[in-house]
Amino acid sequence: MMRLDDQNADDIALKLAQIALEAGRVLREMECAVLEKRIKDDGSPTTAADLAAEQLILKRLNETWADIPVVAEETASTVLPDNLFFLVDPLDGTGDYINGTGEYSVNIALVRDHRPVAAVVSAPALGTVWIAGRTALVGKIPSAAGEDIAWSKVESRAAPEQGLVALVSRRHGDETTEACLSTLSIGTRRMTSSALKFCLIASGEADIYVRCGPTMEWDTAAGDHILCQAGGCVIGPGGSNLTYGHEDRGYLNGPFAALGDIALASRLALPVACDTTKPVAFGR
Ligand SMILES: Nc1ncnc2c1ncn2[C@@H]1O[C@H](COP(=O)(O)O)[C@@H](OP(=O)(O)O)[C@H]1O
Ligand SMILES: [Mg+2]
Repeated sequence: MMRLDDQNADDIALKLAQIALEAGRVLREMECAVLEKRIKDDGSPTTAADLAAEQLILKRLNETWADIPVVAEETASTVLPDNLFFLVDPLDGTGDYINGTGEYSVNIALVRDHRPVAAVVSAPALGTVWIAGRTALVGKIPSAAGEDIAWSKVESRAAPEQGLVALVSRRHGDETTEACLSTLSIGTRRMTSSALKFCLIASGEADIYVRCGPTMEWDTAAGDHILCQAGGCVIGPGGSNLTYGHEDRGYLNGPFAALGDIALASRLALPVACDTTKPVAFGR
């Protein structure tokens, strides 16, 4: 069993990357298969690929950390979180996986005292993986299993005075998010699916991602940690950090903003609750 403390958060993140890359290879192999999708209660799809990737991640996490509960998207109702637990989205952006845009990710976060402490977000089809323990790093996914990754540090950028780059979901928009964005000097809007949005901000390629519509804790925990360790932040209403492990509210997040530059926080006014009005349709 690998030791779990703040001193080795970077080693934990490296181990999580190995697991996410293996799950990513399963997803890539299943990409071309004709997958039957099932629509879940929240309206989002799930497939055999989600389940296969999740089974593999659960097995690998159990081999290294048998005592730590894992709350994973497809089996969340069967496990209770603890003071220390893993949050897993085996396939974030299932709609994009099915539609072949390649904008999907494998997200794994280790959460301690309601906050992530080590994480991976891997984008198998785009060939890029981000991790963070204490330091946020990015690497190219090797073509063969077991090859070394040349990691480099990522840092978010200072927000430009004008022309912020905003990332918006390709599939889930809402009126409140649009109203929030309209108060800022957005120069470019870029549609991106999954937790990649956090990672692109962490890498300094974009400035802001506001989400006032519903998301789940496994959609955000890993990206939240990577962005925070890269110098940015993810805040909820009132400017507080998001917290994780809320089984009592079905792991639903509230509204949040992911920012590359913490200074942007004072320019934002997030609503206290998620917008569940009819989705704004763009890029569907
Ligand atoms: N009504 C809803 N309730 C809860 N989560 C929702 C939701 N609609 C979308 N989501 C979440 O938004 C994620 C996709 O985000 P994005 O639109 O940024 O790509 C989905 O991830 P999955 O694809 O893992 O199910 C899903 O968890
Ligand atoms: Mg997801």
